[in-house]
Amino acid sequence: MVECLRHSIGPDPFFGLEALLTLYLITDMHMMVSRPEQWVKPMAAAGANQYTFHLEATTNPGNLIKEIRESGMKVGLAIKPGTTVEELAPWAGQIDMALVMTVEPGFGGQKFMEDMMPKVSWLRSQFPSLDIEVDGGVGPDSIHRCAEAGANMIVSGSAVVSSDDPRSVIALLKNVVIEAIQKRSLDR
Ligand SMILES: O=C(CO)[C@@H](O)[C@H](O)COP(=O)(O)O
Repeated sequence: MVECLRHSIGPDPFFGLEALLTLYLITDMHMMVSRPEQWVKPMAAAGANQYTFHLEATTNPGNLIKEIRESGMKVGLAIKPGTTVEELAPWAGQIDMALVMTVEPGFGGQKFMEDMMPKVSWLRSQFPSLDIEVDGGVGPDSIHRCAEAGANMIVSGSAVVSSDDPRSVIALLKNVVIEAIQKRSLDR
């Protein structure tokens, strides 16, 4: 996953992005930007596989979903902590991945917002096969809550890079999520 965050509106390209994307086979662009419409074609041309935009950043989510699909990418839809899951729900049947932010977009190292977990549980109960991602403050202390709530995709920054043993942190996060997925499928 590649994160793009811009604080100002302007025409500057994400310099060097194409070269970066060629290093990865699967790339999900998490576009924490205003006017996400303007980057759909450049990201598709650069080789992105999935384009994740913020519901708060567009006035026409339906049209943007269509544009992303027509550009040959999968669609991710993200919501900030202040946005309700009911606002995302009307689009959930048209997207590949819902991203529930568990910090305010901006920077790594923030505290995990556990009170976002009901959004994840609700989405999982309503959309059993939807990819659901959580992003922000996720690490060994919070991964169980995410996995139990129903997240099957995890973004973890500080917990991994600040560890003396990043490999084992990644393995732990992965195992907890896989076990929760297996448990859910047995319970069905
Ligand atoms: O994009 C964001 C916040 O803007 C998040 O992806 C965080 O950067 C993840 O880092 P940690 O919260 O895990 O440190």
